[in-house]
Amino acid sequence: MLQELVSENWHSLIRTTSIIVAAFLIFYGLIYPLLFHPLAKIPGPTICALTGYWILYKSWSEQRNHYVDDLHKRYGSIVRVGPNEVDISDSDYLKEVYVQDMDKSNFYAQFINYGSHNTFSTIDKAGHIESRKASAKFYSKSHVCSEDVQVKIRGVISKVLKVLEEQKYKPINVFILWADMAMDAITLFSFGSKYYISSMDDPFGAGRKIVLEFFVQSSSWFWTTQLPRFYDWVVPQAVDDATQRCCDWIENQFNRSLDGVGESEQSLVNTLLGGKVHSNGKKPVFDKQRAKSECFDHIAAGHATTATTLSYIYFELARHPEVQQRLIDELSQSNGGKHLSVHNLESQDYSRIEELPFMNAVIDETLRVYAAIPGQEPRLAPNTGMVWKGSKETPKCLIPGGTIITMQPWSVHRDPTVFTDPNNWNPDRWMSDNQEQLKAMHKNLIPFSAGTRMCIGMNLAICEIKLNVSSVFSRYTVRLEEGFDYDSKAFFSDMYTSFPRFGQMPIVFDSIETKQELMS
Ligand code: HEM
Repeated sequence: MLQELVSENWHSLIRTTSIIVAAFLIFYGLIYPLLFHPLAKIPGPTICALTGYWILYKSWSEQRNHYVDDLHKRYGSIVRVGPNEVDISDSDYLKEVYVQDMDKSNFYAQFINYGSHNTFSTIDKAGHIESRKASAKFYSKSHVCSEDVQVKIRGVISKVLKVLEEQKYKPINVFILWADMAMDAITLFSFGSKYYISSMDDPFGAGRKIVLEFFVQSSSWFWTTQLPRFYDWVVPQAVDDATQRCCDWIENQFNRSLDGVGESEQSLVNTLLGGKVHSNGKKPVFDKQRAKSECFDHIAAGHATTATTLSYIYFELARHPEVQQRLIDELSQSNGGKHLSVHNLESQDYSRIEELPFMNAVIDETLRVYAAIPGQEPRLAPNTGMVWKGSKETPKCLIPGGTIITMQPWSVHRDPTVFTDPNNWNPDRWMSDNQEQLKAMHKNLIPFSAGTRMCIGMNLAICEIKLNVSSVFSRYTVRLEEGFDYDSKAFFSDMYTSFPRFGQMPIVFDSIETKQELMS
């Protein structure tokens, strides 16, 4: 009798508990996120509101940028991409999200090197400002344009011209060559001319090897940024080995460059460590470990991005001979009506070519369509929240503090209300006379991001790109390699930082002079 009573009560206890647990799960797992969460009014797929793993899956499977862009087409300029995450594609919000400097999300926290943080990985605003101040002048436009720096960059371009002179008529994998070039510039910048190892001295041997090591190292980006707790479980040993070799390569140059601290040549190491002691007696932000981490970060951030931009400039110009010819004509005009000889290895002069309108249109259009960082750039809504002012699809609402807000350049650069036929690479859109249209397009062009955390190396990157393009197209025409399947082997990857997916972009260079001789 007693046993029966206990058993009956036991069953009813289990039944009641199960009902409460199921009701709890249904409410917090389904009803709350879909109907009562403060982000419930923001449109998006149901699965995104229910779990953060869906957008993580899209990221991991290299589809996120396209997927989020498709969501904008369906749901409008704000979409809920996770239970606590929204993406905005409306340049009116750039000021609030990036310029007014919202905190970065934890996405960036693992970009530490040698166990030490750097400017990029610093999450808190105050720490970031202190860190960035140390090298901001070093990367300023006036310093990049100074003769001391220009001599260095022109020297790197001369090395490029030498390689092209030796290799012409054979397909060259320009992704590697431009990565070598940008690596040369940024290591020269970081360590100084006496202490850096030149990747351009052996571009397809040692240069290629180190570029590929960085390529492998960065392949762990998803686990580093989005699921760091699984990193040790899933990232293969080969990636750790490559990372170690990148660290050693930089450490070697860094240690040698310490001898140059206090010398007159300005290098990044010299700037970070040779600076004056603060007048208020405050300890400088950079000790040797942190300076080494900073160098690693600038070198990693500064070479593949520049190489990607240049690779797609060459790809598009090779695909569009008529556009290429207009660029060549503009350059020839700026050279007094002449093309240059391939045996002349002198770089163009930056002050002469910096403002060439058609070349700038080609570069801007490539930065728009192939932004080397097209991905999320996540920030956190401040404690007071952020007001969504309302749009056709989504009423005014408060996005609560702590929500992850992303504004992927991939979509901002493809806003159809600003760019007609947005997926089409068309430099002519930047040659328009319509000033209002141009203003709107420039407002929507954010390949280097915006605000205090925007790219610190922008002036250097733009200078390298313009000197490269102007120097090469004053001497060469380019074409695609016959028979190479660019669609499947050189397509633009879908990641936070993107590049030709398999590291290949073969381009053939022909001398303009020889072509003209053959024609006459
Ligand atoms: C075409 C070439 C480049 C592109 C498209 C590019 C793009 C960007 C973007 C979009 C960001 C912001 C990322 C975010 O907030 O998630 C960034 C940050 C950064 N970039 Fe670049 N970059 C380029 C070249 C370089 C170069 C040459 C350097 C060398 C110094 C560099 C160093 C950095 C650093 C240190 C940051 C972090 C700045 C901070 O947090 O204050 N980048 N870059």
